[in-house]
Amino acid sequence: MIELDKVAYSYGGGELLSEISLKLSPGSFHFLTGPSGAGKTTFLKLCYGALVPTSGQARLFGADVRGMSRDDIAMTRRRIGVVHQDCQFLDHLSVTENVALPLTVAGQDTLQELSNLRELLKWVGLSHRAEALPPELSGGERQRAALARAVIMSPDVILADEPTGNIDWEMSQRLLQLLVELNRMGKTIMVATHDLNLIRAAKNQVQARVLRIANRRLQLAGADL
Ligand SMILES: Nc1ncnc2c1ncn2[C@@H]1O[C@H](COP(=O)(O)OP(=O)(O)OP(=O)(O)O)[C@@H](O)[C@H]1O
Repeated sequence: MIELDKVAYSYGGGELLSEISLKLSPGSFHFLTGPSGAGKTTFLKLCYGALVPTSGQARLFGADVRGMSRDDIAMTRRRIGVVHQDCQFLDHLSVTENVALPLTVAGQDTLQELSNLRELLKWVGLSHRAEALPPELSGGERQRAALARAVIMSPDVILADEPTGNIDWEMSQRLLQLLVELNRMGKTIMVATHDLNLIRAAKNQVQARVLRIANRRLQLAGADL
């Protein structure tokens, strides 16, 4: 699905990430942790083709990112749903319109898809906020809308960047539950988070591997979490 082989990345200064190798197998659940600035967001961007490795190889569904055209990347991105750290909504569009945006862009906003959209908003508990504008949402509502938008195209993989940042524990648990449900449906999940309590809470619900970025490298975190 997503395969990184000895990947390094630099924004122009020294290397931020080095010797990163990882194979995300279908249906797996990973957490990604590490100090602020360690490169978690950068790592996720390498996983969805928003960045090309400085060296090494990133393969998305078998294709080397380096050889992919913009169109290839766009097609591949339909199979990878991303929950961005800052949600990235268009503030003048309603929740429904924001969540439907990937469908609209792909020209798939058919009646069937729009009825699926209503089901999706219900699933994330946002039916009553369907017509709200993003600035009117609470932190937890924003994150759930961002998750809905990430899954609207039925991706195989969901990459979530700090999906529980700035929300209370109860709502973090709700979000975790949604991610676990998606994993039970067969989706491959990776969640970047600082929140070790969230990782501990997940242990009772899902078999997850915990990865940590430290000193530019990707490591498997120990059982001490
Ligand atoms: N576009 C960019 N150009 C230059 N430097 C960047 C760029 N994006 C990120 N960086 C730098 O790369 C480093 C890693 O950033 P990144 O956002 O990947 O870390 P992170 O682990 O996700 O951090 P956080 O936990 O605080 O979100 C930081 O020092 C950041 O300033």
